[in-house]
Amino acid sequence: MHSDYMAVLISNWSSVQSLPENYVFPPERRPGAEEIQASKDIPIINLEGINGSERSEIIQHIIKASQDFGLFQVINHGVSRELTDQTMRIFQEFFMLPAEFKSKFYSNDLNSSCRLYTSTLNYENETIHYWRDNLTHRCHPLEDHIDHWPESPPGYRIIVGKYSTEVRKFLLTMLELICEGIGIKTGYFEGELSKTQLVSVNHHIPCPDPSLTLGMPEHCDPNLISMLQQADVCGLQALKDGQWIGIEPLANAFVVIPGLQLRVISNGKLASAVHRVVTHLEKSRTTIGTFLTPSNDIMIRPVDGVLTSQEPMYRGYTYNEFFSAFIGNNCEAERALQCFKLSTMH
Ligand SMILES: O=C(O)CCC(=O)C(=O)O
Ligand SMILES: [Fe+2]
Repeated sequence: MHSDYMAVLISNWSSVQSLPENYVFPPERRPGAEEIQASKDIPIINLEGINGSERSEIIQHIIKASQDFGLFQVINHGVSRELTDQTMRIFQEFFMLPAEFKSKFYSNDLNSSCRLYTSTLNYENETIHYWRDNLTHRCHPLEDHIDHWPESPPGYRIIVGKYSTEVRKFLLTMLELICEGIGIKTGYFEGELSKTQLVSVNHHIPCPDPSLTLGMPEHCDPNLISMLQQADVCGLQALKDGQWIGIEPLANAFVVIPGLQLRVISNGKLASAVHRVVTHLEKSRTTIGTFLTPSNDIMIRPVDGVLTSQEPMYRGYTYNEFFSAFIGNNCEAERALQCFKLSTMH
């Protein structure tokens, strides 16, 4: 029977009066009771005029936002409101399906084609858990993966398939604009560098005490690039100049986070925000993440176009090699990158 291990998923809990002890962080890791307001400073990129006379101004805005914040919001991104709303509804309904149905997908194996799990993939060994469930599966090429996806709620495969295709186009456009902005040749990120596409959906039920726990630890995304569609509940925070700032859940905006691979390929020109998720007292929160990552065996290194006046800061490595270092260093970006840093003194 699946009933035991399914009990660990918070989306299967019916009512929670107080925070279970194994979700309470030690005092120094708690987010605390102080409310962090959504920041008005987070750059909002409007892609509306991207094919007109404002193109180079918009591109400069993207590069500056990536340098200053390592994260930004994008409006007029080209994916219809109808499709983003439908997709959000499908995922919200997925987490509300009966435990028996969801149990088919429960897995802590990084290689499983479609995995539903809670907290982190390391649930068995961690002493304190994060307040989240997650559903992750591959999306590209669609025909290679769609048969492993859930068939419920009705329309899941059609809608998520359409969404994945549209979001992929959007992310490849962002990568093209970044190429243009930092002087990398067009099409550099096409093919193996952006081949793997994952959808990663986070779901948090209302939390009895958001001051004591986290929905996700502070981390950098190891990907090439990430995009998040938030519903209307706050929770995502980014570290800026040593302070946590809230990322407002704007209707119809995508949050874009340049991943650590973009930091390396741009030779440190682009930053990748440190971010975390806090929980909400009254509301459930669902966020749809889409990640593009390089294929496992492809070499990654600072690209020639950005090196004209600069020595490379990192040696070449395969994504596989990087990912192992990242996981092995507790997902701490600076420590993982240390393994690949070159001395710039000659
Ligand atoms: O749920 C969120 O808002 C953030 C998710 C995230 O950072 C991630 O999945 O890497
Ligand atoms: Fe993230």
